[in-house]
Amino acid sequence: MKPLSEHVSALLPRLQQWRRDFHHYAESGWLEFRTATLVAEELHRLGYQLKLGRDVIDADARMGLPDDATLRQQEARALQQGALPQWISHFSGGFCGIVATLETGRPGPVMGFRVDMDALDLNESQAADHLPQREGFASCNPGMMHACAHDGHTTIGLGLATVLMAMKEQLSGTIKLIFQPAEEGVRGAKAMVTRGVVDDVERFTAIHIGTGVPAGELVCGSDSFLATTKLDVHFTGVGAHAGGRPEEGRNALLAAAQATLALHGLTQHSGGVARVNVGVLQAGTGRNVVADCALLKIETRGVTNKVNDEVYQQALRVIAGAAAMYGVEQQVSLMGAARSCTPTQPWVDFIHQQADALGIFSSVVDRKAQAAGSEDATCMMERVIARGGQASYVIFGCALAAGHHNAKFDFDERVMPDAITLLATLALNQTQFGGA
Ligand SMILES: O=C(O)C[C@H](NC(=O)Cc1c[nH]c2ccccc12)C(=O)O
Repeated sequence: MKPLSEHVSALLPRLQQWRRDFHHYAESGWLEFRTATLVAEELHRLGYQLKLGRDVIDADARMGLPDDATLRQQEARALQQGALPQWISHFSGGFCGIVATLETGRPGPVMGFRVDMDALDLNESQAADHLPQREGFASCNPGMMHACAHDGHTTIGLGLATVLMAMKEQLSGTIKLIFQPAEEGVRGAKAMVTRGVVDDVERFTAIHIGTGVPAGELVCGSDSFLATTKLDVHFTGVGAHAGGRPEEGRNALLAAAQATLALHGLTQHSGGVARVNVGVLQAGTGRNVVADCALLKIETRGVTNKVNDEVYQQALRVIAGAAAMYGVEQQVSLMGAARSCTPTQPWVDFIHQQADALGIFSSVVDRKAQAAGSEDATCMMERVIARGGQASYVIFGCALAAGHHNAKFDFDERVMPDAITLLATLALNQTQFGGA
């Protein structure tokens, strides 16, 4: 019988091909049409039972969905870029989720692994010293870039699927591989949870590459998630001749600008870390027109759900106040939300022990105090834990060319085989898990 390490070594060239292909054709949240069809084809070819699209995504629980025109346009774009027509109908309209199941036929628990597939709304650097540019796999989609390593996560999911299928005689129980859309903006997980995707999962593991953790280090139970709320605000004013009748206008641009500055001042909280970011401000239509429209894309975050909720409520007051100052209307839309969550210690202990035994990581720790992000995998974790299951969030440290969400982000691809090795080991050795 071939050992795991040989299965993983044999995969190396394909891991790089997959990762660079997904990177080149980066697709933002809910628009992962090409990526999802290729993932579905590969999982189907491997022999997994597939549940796709509406069977794993609750239409009404989707948050921050792009408008219909964008969905249609991006689906056409994906087909031009090699999305597989035989799979696209499942994902059409913003349903790019996949759950692949392997029933081993032997008794044992249901293990769930979650990876995400979406890119960020960001233009990739065109600088010659940016490796994806130099090696010809930088994003060809304007405004979409894999700057948070989800191209790597999707690849790890496919690599894991490949080795687990090859070693299925040594597995017991059920393996569920979850490929999630729209993690950025914390929009996608809830729709999968509402559809029941993790309801039968007893041991759940979500992953991330990088996040500032050094190469070779493994964080077995990351718990530094900020609770977060994402909102869009549309200000509607009244246009007017900027020279002749400015007093007849109601300036939406000034309301948005005023709100932006005040929002960034809301980060004082005795409960701990609080954050506000206005990531997008669009306003106005012409130089000599009092701006009658403005859009803000905003997020609040907090170290606890309570801190985030309080910052969010304060943000709503600031927005209403700024609108009142200029006599404009404001409309707030909720675009995404995620809570903080703590992994279950027995599962963290098991991951720690398995990682130590593997000996491929230079350092293995339970958790790490670090600059935190948010994650909607917490929504899946929460559900699994509420139903009595085990859940954790594992971070694979690796060298980065630049920070996450930066136009020059890139990660050292050598992290991918190590991640697959650990996750496959958790599945292969799950009978050693002592339980809670
Ligand atoms: O809120 C979001 O949109 C999700 C997004 N998620 C991540 O970036 C993943 C992530 C989780 N923890 C960390 C820590 C550092 C970088 C990235 C992360 C974020 O925090 O902006």
